Amino acid sequence: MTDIIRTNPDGYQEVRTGLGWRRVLSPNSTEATFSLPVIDIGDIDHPDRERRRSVAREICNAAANVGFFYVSNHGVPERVIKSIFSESRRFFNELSLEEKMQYDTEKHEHYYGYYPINLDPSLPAGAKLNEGINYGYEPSIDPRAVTSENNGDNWWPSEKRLPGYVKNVKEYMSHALALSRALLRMFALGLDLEEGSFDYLATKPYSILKMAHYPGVLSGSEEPSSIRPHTDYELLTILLQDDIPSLEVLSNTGRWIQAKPIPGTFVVNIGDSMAMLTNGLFVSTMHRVLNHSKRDRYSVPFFLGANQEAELKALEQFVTPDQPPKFQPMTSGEYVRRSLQAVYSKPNIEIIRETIELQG
Ligand SMILES: O=C(O)CCC(=O)C(=O)O
Ligand SMILES: [Fe+2]
Repeated sequence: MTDIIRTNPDGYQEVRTGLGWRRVLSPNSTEATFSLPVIDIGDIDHPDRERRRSVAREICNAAANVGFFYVSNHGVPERVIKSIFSESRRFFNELSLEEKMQYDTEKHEHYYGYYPINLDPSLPAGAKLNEGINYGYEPSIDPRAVTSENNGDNWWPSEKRLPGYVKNVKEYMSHALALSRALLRMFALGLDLEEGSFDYLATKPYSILKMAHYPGVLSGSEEPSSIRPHTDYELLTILLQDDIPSLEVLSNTGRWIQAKPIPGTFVVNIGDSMAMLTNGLFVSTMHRVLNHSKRDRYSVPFFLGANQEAELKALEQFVTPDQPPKFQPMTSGEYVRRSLQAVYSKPNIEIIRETIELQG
């Protein structure tokens, strides 16, 4: 992994973001971040536009300053949340490794499916010290579907093997999709754009629901289960975590801060695609997981990727003479798939970063 903090030629410290670097703030700066904001989004669908706008402003401030925030009062039923955790436990604990490997992500064009724990540090993106299962967008979970086609097929376990599993996982996906679309509307509103102006990005989203398992003890290793420092590639991520504090976020002061579990909330973070569209106004912030607890940890991120054909190009209102385009435009399909390939399969992530950051 290359550095995540560097000193630039003028002597300033900078932290890496998904695409490029930002100046490290002094701890005395008014914008220095020591904890992640918690935003009550109870008014996200309020009939009064001003009430919605006030939520939207908070969200956009957090997206631009921190890139990470919690949302409370999100409306996803507790039952659905309990159920996704219990399905995740069932998948990882009731299926044998051999059964899980039938769904090997490396055999899937879009890296949907299962990836095992892999202690080999010579892997492209380093050792994988957690296991997970990815499911892509399906019109069957989307009441607003505009197509009957998947982005790629999901490899579901049979009803006989895990009764009720498919229905429950799809129910969670459906809620995560609706909430993430609502957040896109908040981004638009908070940026003083027409509220529906980002809707076109997610009509057939290139999304992934991942259920991840970070074992308390890794057999054959002394290390804690983990995920290496990275940014997410999509527009935004809605993360459900259990009660084990493990997630850490690289703050704008250059320190790792803990995103402690707060019951009844999701953690939301900005991904590279949103940073590209806003020409870096919204920050795609580095984060990592280190599970030192010795207990098994489960988390469920939902990554909202823009439609595959959507162009990730800085929108004109974010490009000015002072702020020329920072990134090489490309389609969401191309950017996300290339990024996933670097994680799940062959090349090296640095190749992607070097091709996409325009030389200043
Ligand atoms: O498990 C978590 O808390 C975060 C996982 C994550 O960052 C990812 O899968 O991209
Ligand atoms: Fe992530």
